[in-house]
Amino acid sequence: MATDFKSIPIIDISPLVAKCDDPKRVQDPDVLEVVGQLDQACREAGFFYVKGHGIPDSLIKDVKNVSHKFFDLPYEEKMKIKLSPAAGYRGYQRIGENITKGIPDMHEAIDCYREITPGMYGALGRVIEGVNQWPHDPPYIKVLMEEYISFCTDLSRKIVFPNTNGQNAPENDIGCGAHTDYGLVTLVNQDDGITALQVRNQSGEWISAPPIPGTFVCNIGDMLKIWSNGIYDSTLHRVINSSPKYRVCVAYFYEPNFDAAVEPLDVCKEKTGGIKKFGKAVYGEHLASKLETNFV
Ligand SMILES: O=C(O)CCC(=O)C(=O)O
Ligand SMILES: [Fe+2]
Repeated sequence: MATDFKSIPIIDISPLVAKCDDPKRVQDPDVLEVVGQLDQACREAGFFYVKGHGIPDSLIKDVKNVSHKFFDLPYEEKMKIKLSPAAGYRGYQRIGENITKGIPDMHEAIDCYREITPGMYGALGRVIEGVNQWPHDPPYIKVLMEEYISFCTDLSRKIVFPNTNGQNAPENDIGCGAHTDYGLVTLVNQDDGITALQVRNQSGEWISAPPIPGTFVCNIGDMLKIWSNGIYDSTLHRVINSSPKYRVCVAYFYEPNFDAAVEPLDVCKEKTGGIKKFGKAVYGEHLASKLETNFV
């Protein structure tokens, strides 16, 4: 459960990044210190900034620049890669197409997922089968984004892995309505100079998460809440951009496999009175139910 946090901690995760795959990491005091800080941040806020993450700064900037270039294109151009159920909900999501609690979100996006071939997950996976739709202009966007996704996947694994022991008012008119994220952890790469992301604390106050150069904002999602048996909560957040400037955020969502059955880990159940607070959730079902109800 989120506490009455007033700010979001910044955690230097460089020891973890360096030693995550070292079997002796569990005895390393620097790694243990980082894991302790991550644990505290997840318990108190469900949100934290990470620095020392090792993703090249140039790549972090390039993905935002290329996104600005795409969203600057005329509407007809962007609609050439229009998101649809037939395209596995991949592609360009126009302004107002995504609905949060009945209100259209005033944002646009390119949505992409791990590519899923027909039949890969049987009937469960049908909703998301397909390949990602990347624009032809700017031409290098696909390669750049795929490189970025690969870095983010590796970083997210490093953040999540040590904590799990390796087991597997219409406020929306200037942003995105209050929601929790669906998966395990989100890495938010937002434009510098505009504060728009807000996180709700236990008393209902909205705490800003301004961009801090060289960092990602990280937040935990619904599946980590289940895995941890509620020790960690997926904190409600929203986006309100009241600046006159167009804002880009490249959000990466680290999620369980589509067919993963997620349920509270025994170690977390023991720490919370021995009772499972959540039943089993098949991640693909959770995602599919969101996709099928999110869009107009
Ligand atoms: O724009 C942001 O800063 C965060 C967006 C977000 O919360 C999301 O895409 O889930
Ligand atoms: Fe979010």
